Amino acid sequence: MTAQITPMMAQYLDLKAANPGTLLFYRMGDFYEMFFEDAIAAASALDIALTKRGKHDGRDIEMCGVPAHSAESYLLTLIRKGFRVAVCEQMEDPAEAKKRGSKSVVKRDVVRLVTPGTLTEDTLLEARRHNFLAAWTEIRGEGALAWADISTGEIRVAPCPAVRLGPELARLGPREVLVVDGAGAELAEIVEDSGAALTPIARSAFDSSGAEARLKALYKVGDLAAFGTFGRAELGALGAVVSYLEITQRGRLPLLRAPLRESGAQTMQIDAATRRNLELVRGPDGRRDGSLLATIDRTLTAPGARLLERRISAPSRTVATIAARLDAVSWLCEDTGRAEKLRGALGKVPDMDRALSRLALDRGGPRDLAAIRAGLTQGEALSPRLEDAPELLKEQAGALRGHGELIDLLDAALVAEPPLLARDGGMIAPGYDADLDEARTLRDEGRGVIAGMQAEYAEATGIASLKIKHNNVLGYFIETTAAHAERLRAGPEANRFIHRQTTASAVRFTTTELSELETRILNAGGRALETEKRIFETLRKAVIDAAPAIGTAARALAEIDVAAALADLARGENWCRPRVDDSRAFDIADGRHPVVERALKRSGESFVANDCDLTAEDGATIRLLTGPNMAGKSTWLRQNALIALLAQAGSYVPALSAHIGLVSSLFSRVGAADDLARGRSTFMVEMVETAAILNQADERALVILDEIGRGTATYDGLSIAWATLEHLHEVNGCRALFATHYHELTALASKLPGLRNATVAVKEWEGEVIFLHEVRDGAADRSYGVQVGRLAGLPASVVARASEVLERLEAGDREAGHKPGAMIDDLPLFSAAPPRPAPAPRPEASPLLEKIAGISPDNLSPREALDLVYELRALAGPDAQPGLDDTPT
Ligand SMILES: Nc1ncnc2c1ncn2[C@@H]1O[C@H](COP(=O)(O)OP(=O)(O)OP(=O)(O)O)[C@@H](O)[C@H]1O
Repeated sequence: MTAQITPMMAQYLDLKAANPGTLLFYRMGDFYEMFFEDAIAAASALDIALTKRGKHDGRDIEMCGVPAHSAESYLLTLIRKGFRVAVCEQMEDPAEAKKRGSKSVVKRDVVRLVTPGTLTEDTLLEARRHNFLAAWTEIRGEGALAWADISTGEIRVAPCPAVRLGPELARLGPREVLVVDGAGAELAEIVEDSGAALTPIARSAFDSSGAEARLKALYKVGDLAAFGTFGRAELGALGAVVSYLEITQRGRLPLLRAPLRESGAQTMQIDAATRRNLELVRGPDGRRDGSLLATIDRTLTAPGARLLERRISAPSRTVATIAARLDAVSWLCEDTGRAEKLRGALGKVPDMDRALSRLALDRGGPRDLAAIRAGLTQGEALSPRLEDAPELLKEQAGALRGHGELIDLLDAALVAEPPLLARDGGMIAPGYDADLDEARTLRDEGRGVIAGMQAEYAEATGIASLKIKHNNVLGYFIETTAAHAERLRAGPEANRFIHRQTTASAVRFTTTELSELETRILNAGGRALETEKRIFETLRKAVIDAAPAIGTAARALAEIDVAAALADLARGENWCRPRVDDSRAFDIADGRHPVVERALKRSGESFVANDCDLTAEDGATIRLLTGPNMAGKSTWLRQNALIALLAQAGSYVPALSAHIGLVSSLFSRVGAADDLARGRSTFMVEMVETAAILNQADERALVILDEIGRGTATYDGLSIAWATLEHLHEVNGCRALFATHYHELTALASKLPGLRNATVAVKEWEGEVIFLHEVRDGAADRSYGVQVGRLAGLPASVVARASEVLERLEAGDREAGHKPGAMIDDLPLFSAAPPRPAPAPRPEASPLLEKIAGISPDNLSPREALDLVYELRALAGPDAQPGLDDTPT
């Protein structure tokens, strides 16, 4: 027999059906409960107990719950694990429901969908990072990407053809991306590769005419022209963001600023692989630590940190903008006192953007108002310090003035340290509202009067232990022990005391006086709280009305914070102001890699600074870098890319001097062996990425290629590296740095006028290699792979043998017409190796022998010989410990 569905379960199922694809947090009293599959999934994701509650359709109903007061931390875990949560609240007091009959269910409704891209709570957000929700669409072959951070109100849109989607997502790092329901797997893969959650939504949400109407209604304008001209796809993408916010926030829209249209032409183009490779905002393990951003970030405010991340992610391509930013940093560098004072004030500036957004969504509390007050106050205070600052800072100072009225209002109305929630009152300052003061006095005096009344009753009755107490059932009552109770019942005061209750240890009474006083106190308390809430609401409205000006002030403070932080960094680390212009210069003297330098400093070592000159009037300039393993080739390549990027982001750079002609796009690739395998062949990835560079880099691009071609057989790799280099030189005509172990390539320098060889110097001393980390003109003659192998602890026998093989190979290379077979004959197996203590395997069964028999020495370059050494080492087995082989016999 089918069990009957309870009215509550029917309500639950309705709500569940109306919010597909979400986990339903169903409010029951002090808990959010989950049922059925939701309960099973949530219990396992949150590691909480799964229980049962009755039956439905003959099966147990699984259930789990989380306390409402600590729901945020559970929400965070669920969102991080990829869930979307529908938060369902009780929409009336349970007492109301009871009035409709004992069986009636409390009204409930979903008030909000919590998704990765729509978070606003401080506990759910990373303070120093944006939390973007993005939407991408293509209408009639025209693609566009829109993105918004509802925690700060920012919303932007940019044209974005499908091929640019990956790079754009890599730049912005959104948490959630909206696409048309049913969009192909390819799109899903691009989004998932970026680490964002993919949310397909109905095609109608992207409809451009619907979007236009939605945006006009949102901004209350008759025409969107005031914000710029948007293409159909751009409107569609913006509309989808707004429509999704309407759905998730249940009609309560966040405070969105006017949409800004970005065009790729204003910023340096950097694709996803380059960002990863240069570790711009994420370190090697995907976290912020170890990244360029983490190394240089000295901002003092969360909005400043977010702005710095945006700058590093999208350096400018406009000389004037860069110069203005650098002027600001220079001005702050010139006078330490001035910068320190500014930073002193900035340290007290809270996150006004996020406070404002919470207030607008009605999720804000008194502390958010206090944050606005503190931010605006600090802003007003520091603005006079910027009077003779360069233009950019002066502009910001302007945005910080004129908030006096709102500051005064908040100052007068709010206590110094308001509580978190408006619910319990206590946030409005005494003296601000006469009504509130009166109600408070009555409420507080009432308590005093109760104390007086207790004293009076104690004296009148002669019962010193008599108490006036309070509980939720009886309200105020007079309590005495059973022994004394008779005196109240029968004594001279008997008419005054009315018996209410007898408990095991006490007897409780009331008096007419006491109940009247109680009513007065209760009313006054309630009235005070109501008044406080009303005032809070007025203050909230006043803040919302001033939102555009507050937003501008918040941005101004972020801008000042970034400039002051970069100045602090420049002074502290001894960086220089770069010269950035429209030329094709690229001349860096004594450049350093900021992240490697910091790491070396920690272990007490110093970084060797190196020059890099890629200046050319026209055509390509390429430096081909050869040098030993571990010499510092990759470091040098990357430091030059980072210096260009920092300069165009408006920062000083780690160098003695730097002159950089604008870089329009930056590409950086590493040969496959260093890259993470992501389901595809690493060599394939390397080739796809190299193809992208060769197809895209123009004469303003800066290209960094590190050991391209090494992921395949030597001659294939060498040929690809060779052809790539020629293409960069002849077709792309860009500035490029190219590191390789294929020494054969250095010969190209005599053929290609724009190509120059460089090498990282090492010293050899008693057979050991010493790394000098100095980049010099010229080509390396060898890779010192064998020596590096020795440093790494290869068994002495393998090192000796590898040296021998290498020597023969090099000699073989020099002898034209050399036959591989002859060389194997010349090289008796391991003749140089000391006898091994363990019995040697029988020659015919030895994998080592087989391996060596398969070698074609003529086809081996020094690099491949090194690889071979590694293979031989692996074949030698794990027991070939250096200690054993080192034992002289
Ligand atoms: N300019 C420098 N000054 C001091 N130390 C340096 C410098 N450059 C590199 N190093 C040190 O040398 C190490 C190796 O550098 P890097 O990875 O750049 O070498 P590489 O030549 O690219 O090596 P491989 O060819 O094996 O990939 C770095 O981790 C760093 O500790």
